[in-house]
Amino acid sequence: MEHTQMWKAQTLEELVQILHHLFAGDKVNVAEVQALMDSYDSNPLEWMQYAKFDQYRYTRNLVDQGNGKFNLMILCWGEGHGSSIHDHTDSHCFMKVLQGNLKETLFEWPNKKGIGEMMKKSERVLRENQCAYINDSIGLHRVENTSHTECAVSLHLYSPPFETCSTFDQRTGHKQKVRMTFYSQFGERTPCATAVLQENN
Ligand SMILES: N[C@@H](CS(=O)O)C(=O)O
Ligand SMILES: [Fe+2]
Repeated sequence: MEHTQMWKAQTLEELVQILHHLFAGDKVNVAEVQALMDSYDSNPLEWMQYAKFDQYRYTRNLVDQGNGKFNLMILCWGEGHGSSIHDHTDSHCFMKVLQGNLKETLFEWPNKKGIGEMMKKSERVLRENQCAYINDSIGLHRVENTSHTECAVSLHLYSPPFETCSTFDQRTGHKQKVRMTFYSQFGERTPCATAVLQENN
């Protein structure tokens, strides 16, 4: 059995430092990373420099490139914003709510031919400071800020990092490959030339 040490991250900066340590080797201890991300008490003063919202859809804002081992990013969800049903390109995905609530709906992978309504497995509401985990063997998901009055902010870690994923049409199960880019990187808005090409899911 893997030894799981209990870490407590006092600040976002400390969280990033400990993450670098945990991802230094080749193996990822999922329980350990999840517990660490859980342990950080969200402090808006520490992450507001990365929290950039768009009027029309959720944004992805790069915080740290984890020495090539992971990408850590802050996602900003305006009222009613949500993602399509998508996979995570064979990576680990940790997702911690920093502000507000997010609804996560899990789906089964569509059958091979990808025809017909997709099967919903479960749904839950992730609350402030909660950290969830998903990978492709668990299934697909969609994340939504269902509030019409409050925005939401979440912290996502993907390891290894990836730039494309597949999205799925709920009614038909049809799959589409999409490129994902960053609305901002290290607190700076991504220049418009690349931002035009931006497609998150
Ligand atoms: N995996 C999605 C966000 S979420 O809906 O989990 C992304 O990286 O854009
Ligand atoms: Fe996701």
